[in-house]
Amino acid sequence: MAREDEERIVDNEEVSHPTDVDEVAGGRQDNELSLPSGGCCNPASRGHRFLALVFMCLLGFGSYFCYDNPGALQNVFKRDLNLTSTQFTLIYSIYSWPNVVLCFVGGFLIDRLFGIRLGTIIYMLVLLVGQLIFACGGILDAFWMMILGRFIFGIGAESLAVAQNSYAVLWFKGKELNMVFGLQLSVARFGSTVNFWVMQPIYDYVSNFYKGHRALGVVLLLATCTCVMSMICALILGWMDKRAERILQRNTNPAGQIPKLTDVFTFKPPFWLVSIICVAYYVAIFPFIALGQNFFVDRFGYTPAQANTVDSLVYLIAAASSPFFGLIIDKVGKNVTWVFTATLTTIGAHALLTFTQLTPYVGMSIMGLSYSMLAASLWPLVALIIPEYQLGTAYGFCQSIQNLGLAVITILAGIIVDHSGGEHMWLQLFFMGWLTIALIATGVIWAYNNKHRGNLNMTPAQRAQFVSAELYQHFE
Ligand SMILES: C[C@H](NC(=O)[C@@H](N)CCCCN)C(=O)O
Repeated sequence: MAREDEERIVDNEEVSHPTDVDEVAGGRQDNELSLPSGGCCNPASRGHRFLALVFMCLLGFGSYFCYDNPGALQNVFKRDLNLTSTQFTLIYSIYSWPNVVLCFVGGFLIDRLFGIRLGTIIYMLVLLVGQLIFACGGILDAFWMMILGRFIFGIGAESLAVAQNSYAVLWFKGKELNMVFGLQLSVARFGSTVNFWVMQPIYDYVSNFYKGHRALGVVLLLATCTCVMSMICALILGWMDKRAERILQRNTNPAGQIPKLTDVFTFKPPFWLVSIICVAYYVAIFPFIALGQNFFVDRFGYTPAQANTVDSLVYLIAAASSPFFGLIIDKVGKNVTWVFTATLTTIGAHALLTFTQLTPYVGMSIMGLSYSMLAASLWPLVALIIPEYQLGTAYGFCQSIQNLGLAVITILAGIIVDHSGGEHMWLQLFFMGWLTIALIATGVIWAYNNKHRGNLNMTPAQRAQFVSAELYQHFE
């Protein structure tokens, strides 16, 4: 490839790799560049980025698939391991509690010590080991071992999600970032949904050869294969990223700043508001779905199987619609408006389910669409607020307080149900209250962003102008 062509590829915003201010200002000028020819092998090409995206998305598949294994085999767990409901819920809460702190530390370690590549591989390994211990606990009928496995799995899974977000920003910031977040969520939620479809039939098949807790342990061991597949993706992606960094001479921290845990105190108000939305929105979705089976049985007279089908609709619709919302948001920008709309329509969905006799399929479909709209517009906002060298810390912090919210609210939700004599109205009002907090926080971001002429609710064209203006100031 001629030298001029090589330089054109690197200088062209359309085809070059990361395009934020630091990148352009930082590392690339005057460098000797040797880009390999051939579309897909060239890390600056769109084809190459989309190949990396396939591995980025599959990173989360194993984690989401295995996270919901107990939910898909709830009756089997209780019967084969002789568990009470409280012991069963411990399998889920032991996942969240350590992450109230560890996810933040995990994100920081990506910024400060491991880097994204090594961090991803380490967290993937922790997750894999956790799932293996969980499965062995099943085979040996050792509940304590299963809880230990789930604890380790949780540490790996949430920090892996931080690494996955950081990879997305590194490869797609200023390009198709919202679509990439949507696609990642889509594959992840497809993982949860496939888990609900296949785990029971696999258990029934394995029961021909093993019985009771052994059969359960073997099925969990088979589920571990999805984590092995994700591990292979982490290794391939790590290799691709190292190669891209070398060829593009990428530098995400040109000023050589050293991230510190205390950096979080210097983050601007919109980041705190995004964190509040992250808690207030997700506590009205995940715990609602976790406790959804009883809601649909009591309120709509469904059988448990029918209730499960309608309950899992949110994830199924999110799996299908997230990339489309991402694509649209990439085209029109205005992330804050999308977050506001998603929160408002989620309140509407809860209201339909609570106050009307309309089939719950309508409310749950609206909730699925709203959830995917929110995920595709909210998480990319963090990358617009926080510099790249602190992104692990920032995403880690958001997920830490999200885990705190989920751990506490799931318990509170259980208490509300117990004290309202099976009447779900109060719990629904509780969820709608949290969504109202998310709505107010979004309004405050909008006002703050307007006042400070920020880029959070701009169109892509306005954002490009905004970046050039900042770059101009940078060199002035
Ligand atoms: C995108 C968002 N991610 C999260 O909520 C993270 N805490 C990762 C969850 C991992 C699954 N156990 C989402 O899933 O909507």
